[in-house]
Amino acid sequence: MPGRKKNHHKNNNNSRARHQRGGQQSKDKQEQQDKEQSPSPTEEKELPYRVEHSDIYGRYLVANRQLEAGETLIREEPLAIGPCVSGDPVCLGCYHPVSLKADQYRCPGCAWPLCGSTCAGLKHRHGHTETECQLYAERRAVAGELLTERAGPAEVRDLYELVMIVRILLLRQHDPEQFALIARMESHTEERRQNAVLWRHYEEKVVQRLRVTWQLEDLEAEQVHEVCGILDVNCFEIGQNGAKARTLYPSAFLLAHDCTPNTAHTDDPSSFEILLRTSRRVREREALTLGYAYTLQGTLKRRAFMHEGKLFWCCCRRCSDPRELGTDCSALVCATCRTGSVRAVDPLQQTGDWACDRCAHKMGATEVERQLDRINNDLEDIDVHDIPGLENFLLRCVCIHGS
Ligand SMILES: C[S@@+](CC[C@H](N)C(=O)[O-])C[C@H]1O[C@@H](n2cnc3c(N)ncnc32)[C@H](O)[C@@H]1O
Repeated sequence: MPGRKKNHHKNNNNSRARHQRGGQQSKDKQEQQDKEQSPSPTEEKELPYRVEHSDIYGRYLVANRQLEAGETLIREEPLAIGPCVSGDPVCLGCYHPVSLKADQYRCPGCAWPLCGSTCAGLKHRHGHTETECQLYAERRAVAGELLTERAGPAEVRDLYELVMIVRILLLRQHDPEQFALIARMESHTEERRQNAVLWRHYEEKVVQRLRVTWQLEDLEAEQVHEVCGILDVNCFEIGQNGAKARTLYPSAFLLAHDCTPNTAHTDDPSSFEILLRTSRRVREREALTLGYAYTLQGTLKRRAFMHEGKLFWCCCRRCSDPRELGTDCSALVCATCRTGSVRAVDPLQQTGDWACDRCAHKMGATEVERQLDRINNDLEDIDVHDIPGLENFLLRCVCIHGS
């Protein structure tokens, strides 16, 4: 989901407190918008779900009736779409990779790289629009012209990060109704403001760049931060056949997270429509949930990912169970006795101890995290097509994770 694929529970005091602090302003905004945007009672009866509200999740969807596995819940086009935040350049029309070499086709108007003059996304609302092109054309020197072979991954990333933010801010001017649907989404701005590193990143790389370098002085800093928060909290990462994009959808954003979700989604590569279906039978009144994080990651990493990007500590049944509902996804082979398994004593204590079930060996969460990062870095260094390399990696992992 929302997030890289870049989001309920035994009570966790931190999470509950944060949602309540998350502020009266945020709650008022939600209540007001709930009234304006909610389907009428007749419409709601026809839908397989309805919107509810809780102090922990905010707004979320629940099943209106028992739903069978594979039932379609939502099919909708994006309200906004743009490139993912990455150092790899993509076509602004179709989000397929492009190069920054001199012979790469570029938009004659604004000099941003495109896949070609016949790209289906040219002048299309889900691609490179005329309005966007005009804005970039006026700022060729600070954007498109910097995207050359000399640009490092960080520079490329910083420029591509701006694209979707600018697209949403353009909607405010050119399609206020569409913008209003986005503006009702949760941004967690007040909590994000408390995170100095994150706030500085957006202040320097987005707000200042747009206002000073791009001379869009009329943009209010507060509104830009709000849009950045909305994107981080609500966007989906979609794409097929090499294309990768991030998207905001009008209803799908409402699903709450669970680490054993009861829905799954696919996306249409040409319309960027999302198709969200139940992945198992869902009881009437049960919350409809989506996995915001990688379900194959262990609890420590999944929870850290959601806290960082989505601003909540997941306390679902899987996160609360040291054995992750029987998957034992997080267990490590004990480095001391070599026969026992090391697991978090209380997985909802992010910095708590990990202990072996056979001997007295203990590890701190920081050490576990370092080990997991090393494994992840090793994996990322292997080419996805290098089958012997991947098999060797699996054999090395058996010594750490067990079979
Ligand atoms: C994509 S939004 C979902 C819609 C949101 N609840 C709203 O009212 O706009 C993600 C946010 O919902 C809340 N949320 C979703 N799943 C949650 C969970 N399992 N536990 C706590 N909060 C959750 C968090 O505030 C998170 O940042």
